[in-house]
Amino acid sequence: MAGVKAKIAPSMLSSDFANLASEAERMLSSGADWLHMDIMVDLHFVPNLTIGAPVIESLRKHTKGYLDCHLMVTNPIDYIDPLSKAGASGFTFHVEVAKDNWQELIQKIKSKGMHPGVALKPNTPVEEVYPLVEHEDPVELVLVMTVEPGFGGQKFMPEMMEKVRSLRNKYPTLDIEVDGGLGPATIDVAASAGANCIVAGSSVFGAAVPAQVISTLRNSVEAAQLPSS
Ligand SMILES: O=C(CO)[C@H](O)[C@H](O)COP(=O)(O)O
Ligand SMILES: [Fe+2]
Repeated sequence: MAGVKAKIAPSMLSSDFANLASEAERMLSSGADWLHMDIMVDLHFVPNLTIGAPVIESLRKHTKGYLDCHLMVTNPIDYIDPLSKAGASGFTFHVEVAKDNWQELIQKIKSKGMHPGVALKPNTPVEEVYPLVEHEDPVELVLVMTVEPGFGGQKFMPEMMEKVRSLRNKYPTLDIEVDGGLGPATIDVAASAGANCIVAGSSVFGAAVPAQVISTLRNSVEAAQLPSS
């Protein structure tokens, strides 16, 4: 497998929202590459409310970290301007709500200086994202949901690894992110399938020493990329 950089992204969904700035700093100083921000704001795509552009804007004043935004909303186009102004780094929308306008979404996200990604829910076939990766103006990341979107702390779905393997076989240098139920007990199957961007909420924030979990996740991704002899 080609060497694609490991990026460990603690999901701030599991952080203490009342202390978001210090929680972000705690994760970065524990070795996190990215901060995964779950944007659930319309009570339509998922039945939960988390954070939106005003909170991203506040957090941006306290951190230079890469804010990897996962948009769990029905109309992602409405959030491109507000999130870019707020200081988002990555903007990952769901393919299920972008069937008619993904080209426009990618183009607008890039024009605002953000990195476009596409996410897919567990019941969505992986083939649906191929056109977005192969287009002349492509997404830079594919996020494979390994739980139903909406809440942290759910059980990892190993059957999603077939999607990760298919993506890695087709796209050796693509950033492939897995999200939901990742931790020391599940990382090896995800890493050996080819995932290199690892979102982990409850396993990192629930640990006595988050740096140890982050390091375990990174080591697994890097070990999976070593040539087998
Ligand atoms: O997108 C998400 C939920 O929709 C979260 O990023 C995800 O669930 C992370 O939490 P955990 O690691 O606890 O499963
Ligand atoms: Fe997420």
